[in-house]
Amino acid sequence: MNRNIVISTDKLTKRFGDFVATNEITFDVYEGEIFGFLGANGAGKTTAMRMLCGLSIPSSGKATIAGFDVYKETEKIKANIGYMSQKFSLYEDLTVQENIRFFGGIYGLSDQKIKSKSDELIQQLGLEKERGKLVGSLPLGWKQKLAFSVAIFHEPKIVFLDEPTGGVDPVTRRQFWDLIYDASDRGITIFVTTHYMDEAEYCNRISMMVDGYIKALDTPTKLKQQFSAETMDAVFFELARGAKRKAD
Ligand SMILES: Nc1ncnc2c1ncn2[C@@H]1O[C@H](COP(=O)(O)OP(=O)(O)OP(=O)(O)O)[C@@H](O)[C@H]1O
Repeated sequence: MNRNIVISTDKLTKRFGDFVATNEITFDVYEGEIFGFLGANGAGKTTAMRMLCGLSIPSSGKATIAGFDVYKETEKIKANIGYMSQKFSLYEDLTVQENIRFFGGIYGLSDQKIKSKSDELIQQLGLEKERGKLVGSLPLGWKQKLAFSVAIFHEPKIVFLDEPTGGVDPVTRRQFWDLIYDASDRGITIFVTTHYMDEAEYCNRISMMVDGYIKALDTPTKLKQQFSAETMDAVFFELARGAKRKAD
């Protein structure tokens, strides 16, 4: 694997008043790596991800994203990343084509580039017949694939995925992951949160957060060895069962 570091954090911390949501987290992520960011509800994943995307200023610690500083260069960070979440991704009342054009414009691509790339994308996803349909009318698994493709339309260095495949079955999730592997092969780094342990198995490395701390970080195989567990489910249970925080 390529060892260029694209995300680097050093004791990165976020406090809300006296409450420490993310506590001195330190890790590096490499170019093209698929990095799983796991943790129970309330562990601090979204808080950490918001800092890494330049959306929230840390309370202390350091971090660089694609070489840019999370305190001073948030606009440059935003230009070099893609983001997709289960909660917000595409506009349901725009067509497939309109969504692609809209997000291509936001990411600063020229009309010419948007046109050529959107034809390619629609063909790649097999959405030729759906091109003029409202996104709201598509099955959830298709929406997710389209949302992911739109998030990397501008070929960012890193794409952040916040529970991207919520609500779909393992087969559909596997198809979604084929797109993730393609993007990783092209050198795009994938930073993904998930509650599905089959997806955890697909990651190159995984970090496990508990109550604001990173409690473990390694490949799925090594984590299973470390915790004498057969499955990532069992590793997760072992780590998360002592968690004090609950979901909001
Ligand atoms: N703006 C805020 N003000 C105060 N507390 C906050 C704020 N945002 C998050 N928190 C708290 O920080 C903790 C971590 O929340 P966060 O959303 O980062 O967790 P998470 O790991 O993403 O959980 P989930 O899987 O449920 O999304 C929670 O206890 C939450 O209540």
